[in-house]
Amino acid sequence: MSETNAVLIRGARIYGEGEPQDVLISDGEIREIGAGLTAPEGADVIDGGDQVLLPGFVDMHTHLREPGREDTETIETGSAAAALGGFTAVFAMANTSPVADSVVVTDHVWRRGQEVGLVDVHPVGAVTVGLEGKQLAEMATMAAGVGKVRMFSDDGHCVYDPLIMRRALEYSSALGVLIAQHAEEPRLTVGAVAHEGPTAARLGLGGWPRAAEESIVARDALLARDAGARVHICHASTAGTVELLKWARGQGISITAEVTPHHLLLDDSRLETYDGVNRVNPPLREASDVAALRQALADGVVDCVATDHAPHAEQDKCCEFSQARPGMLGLETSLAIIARTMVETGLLDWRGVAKVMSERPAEIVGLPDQGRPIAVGEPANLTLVDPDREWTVHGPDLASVANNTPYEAMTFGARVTTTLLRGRVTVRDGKVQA
Ligand SMILES: NC(=O)N[C@@H](CC(=O)O)C(=O)O
Ligand SMILES: [Zn+2]
Ligand SMILES: [Zn+2]
Repeated sequence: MSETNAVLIRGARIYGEGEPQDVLISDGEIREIGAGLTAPEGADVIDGGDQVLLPGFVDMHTHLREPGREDTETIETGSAAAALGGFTAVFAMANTSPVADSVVVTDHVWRRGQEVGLVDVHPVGAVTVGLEGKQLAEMATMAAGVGKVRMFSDDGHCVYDPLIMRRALEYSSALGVLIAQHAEEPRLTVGAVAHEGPTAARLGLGGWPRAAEESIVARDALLARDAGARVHICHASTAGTVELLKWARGQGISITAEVTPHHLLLDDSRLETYDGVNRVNPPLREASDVAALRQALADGVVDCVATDHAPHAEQDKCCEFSQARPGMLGLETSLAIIARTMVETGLLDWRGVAKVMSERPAEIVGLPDQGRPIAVGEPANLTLVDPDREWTVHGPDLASVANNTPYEAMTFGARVTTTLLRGRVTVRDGKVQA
């Protein structure tokens, strides 16, 4: 075994617990953990600086815009943003142009991600042809491709027709894949650009009621029950969705859900400025929803964090609020937001962060080499987090092509410094390693 690819992380606190340890890595795996390990000849030594060592993060929900909108993000720039955010695997949603409803597109996304080599970019396949909700896409063909699609979603659109959704769930359980639903009853969101409530009413913005989300969550829980299938809820945003998830679990229904960092930090009071950067689907809700979502993530009712990283061009964001495209950047800022909303509040410790940002998402989508314990013999997909690093977000400094971060000029207290993908250092001291 050659020692030249060895990496020694010196002095990191594993899961933020106990005394600092050294972690020796070679050939993609963790070889040894202990205090005062000797670095093999030629090893790359990383100063752990008493930082928190976590399993590499897994994002079930990103938009990388390739193919079709490379003016806002590419697989290369999105991979850099992901690695800087501490991710070792991301799932790229199917609402590209052309839509990822065929194996040609899904295999391209996988291959391009492997070529870039900073993070595993797993393609999400569309549930229906063209995301139109009418006809099931060829899920089996996409699942059998080199990109091995294991999650399907029409995200951006809801699979609104209950009969199509029912068939998709039946088909998915036969294939052993996951359907992820963008829960939005479209008849209830015509003209909707903001959360339906006092703020939208005062600002004169079309309201998106909570029931538009919750009615689909309830419906899909029942459809999953009858199909004996699993269903995953994208970007849960309301206190009512939390209650429905509890109810469905109590019935033994296989339902999982994610929450975005922005729905854990921001609420609709942000809309006062009419700045299009705050427009997102589902919309920023009320403070009471934010509190319920934080508690649900802490309790495991909501399973995991997913960024819903959604780059958009300046001309599509810096315009009248109701004309702005929905979506916000999320990959590079997610750990900082989770530290602020969940760790600094005492709702989760770092082991809990490992669970919601790495272990649970890897389990839900079925990635055998991600979200693994930090232990000898395990794949070296790792993230080093400095829990006391102040930094201020500035859009142009982010790796994404687009700049639509809602956190512009905000200061946070934690930051990812180093990321390793199968033992290869992809980010070091906050910089992408070519
Ligand atoms: N979240 C958003 O507001 N936008 C997403 C689509 C989606 O996640 O629904 C996008 O593709 O821009
Ligand atoms: Zn969505
Ligand atoms: Zn999305």
